[in-house]
Amino acid sequence: MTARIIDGKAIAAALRETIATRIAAQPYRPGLAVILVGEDAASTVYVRNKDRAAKAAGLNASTIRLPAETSQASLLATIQSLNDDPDIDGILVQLPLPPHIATDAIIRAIDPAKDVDGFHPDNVAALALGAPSLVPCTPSGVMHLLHAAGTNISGARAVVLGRSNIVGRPMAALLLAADATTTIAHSRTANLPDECRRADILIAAVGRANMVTADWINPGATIIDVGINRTPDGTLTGDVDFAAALPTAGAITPVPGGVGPMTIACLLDNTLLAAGRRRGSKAGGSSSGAIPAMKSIAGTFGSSAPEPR
Ligand SMILES: Nc1nc(=O)c2c([nH]1)NC[C@@H]1CN(c3ccc(C(=O)N[C@@H](CCC(=O)O)C(=O)O)cc3)C=[N+]21
Repeated sequence: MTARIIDGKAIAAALRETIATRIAAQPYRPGLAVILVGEDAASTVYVRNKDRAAKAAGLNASTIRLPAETSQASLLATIQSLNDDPDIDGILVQLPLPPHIATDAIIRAIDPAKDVDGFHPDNVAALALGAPSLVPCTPSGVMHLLHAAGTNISGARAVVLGRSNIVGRPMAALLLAADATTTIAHSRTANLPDECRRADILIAAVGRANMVTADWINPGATIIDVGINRTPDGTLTGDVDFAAALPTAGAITPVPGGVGPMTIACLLDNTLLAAGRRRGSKAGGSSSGAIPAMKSIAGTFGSSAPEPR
């Protein structure tokens, strides 16, 4: 048997189309502001891709580029002005920030209603309580991929490899909400390969190139590879040894072309959701957005965008 390849690029493109259609049906243009502090090479590429995708979908997107020496106070002032700007529905501060800035304080300063990354403690708490509001984009994208791949989540054993605040923890919360029997495995987990081999759904989010090898994989499992590692020769590779996993897995995402494009599509979706709520679109609130991510199992898992009115 050989694994089905889950085409994140195509699935993300379809989601962006749906989002663009919903945006076109709104009486306003949702506004997204992305803040980039400094010139980290990878961040610069990601921010450019986000900006391009946001504009193509019809969002009113802008990127605010600040010098690496920007003070924390000045960044906080920029966030405050975006919080106060009625045309801005979504604010994303690209991470990582330079070391002199306390990331925590920055995330807390973002209006939770505009926190399209879903990193603010209010949004983290909502997800932990099983009543998600704005959900982090990468885990949300993974839920979309599982749905698109036709993977059964309810009652399945899911193992999340990695416990970061931006992927592992929210990922586990979403899987749990979707009724998976969910384990978070990490660097201190005893017998990591054994733990992973029990997984019907394995989400790799550790940031170590090719760490997951063929013998870690439960035959037929769905493998979602969140890792993006640049090898010394400049190529991108995931946390999973893709070629080795292919004969054993049931379905698997490639890197690139798997989770990455979904992260961006979900950012657009969150912005549309935030705009619908802020601007009082009837269908903006609870029925749309990442919330279907949690209901995906039961029914449709479409764009979280508000319905046209
Ligand atoms: N506040 C914040 N929110 C984020 O969501 C955030 C962030 N900071 N900092 C960095 C990470 C990383 N991230 C990616 C988005 C898209 C791709 C993506 O589209 N990747 C393409 C390939 C891109 C390439 O060729 O380099 C792919 O996997 O096919 C990757 C990574 C968002 N992040």
